[in-house]
Parts: sequence; C-alpha cells; structure tokens
Amino acid sequence: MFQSLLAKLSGSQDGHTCWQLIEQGAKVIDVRSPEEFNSGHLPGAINIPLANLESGLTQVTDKQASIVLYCGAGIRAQKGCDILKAQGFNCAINGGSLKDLLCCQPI
Ligand SMILES: O=S(=O)([O-])[S-]
Repeated sequence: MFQSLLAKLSGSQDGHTCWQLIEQGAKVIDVRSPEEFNSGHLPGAINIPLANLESGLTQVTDKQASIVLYCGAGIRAQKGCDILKAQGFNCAINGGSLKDLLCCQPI
C-alpha cells in the first residue's frame, strides 16, 4: 500500500502501459541493489543499481530504445529516468515498483 502510494507520487507509469512496452521489446532495468535484485526480479530484467546507472548502461546503445526502469517504490526508478534522459535516452520510463509490476503482469 505504502509502496503503491510512493509509486504514484514518483510519477511512475501505470503497470499495464509498462507491460505493453515490455512485450514490445523494451529493455527492463532494475535499479535496486544486487541484494534486492537477487531476492526477486522481473524476468529478463538487468540489474544496474542507480549509483552505477550513469556509467553502467553499456548494454543499451540505441538512444531511441524503450527502457522501463523499476525499483522498490518508484523513487530510484524516477531518478534513473532523469539520468537516462539527461544522456539522451528519451524513451526511458519509470515503471514504478516491482510489486506493482508483478501485480499487473499479463498471464
Ligand atoms: O522507491 S525506492 O525503491 O527508491 S524506496
């Protein structure tokens, strides 16, 4: 509940929009810590902790690529979006929290 509220306040996209993008091939970046990532993450997500994002995004070279970032409640994901947009990745969106994304994962 608290995480969902934080996700809304962080400016994250709704989960269904995120899943549509993911199904269309968007890159999925989990900006949480490796410990958080290892305790559960979205299938296909890559882990680039927020602190490493500026230098760590070597897997994505196409600046027009859709990128969905998520974290625990959307705050770090929003910061990550801001970092990527400053680098010219204009299609980066805040997917909010892992929990919210899992809740609306298409079957
Ligand atoms: O939203 S958060 O995972 O940075 S607390």
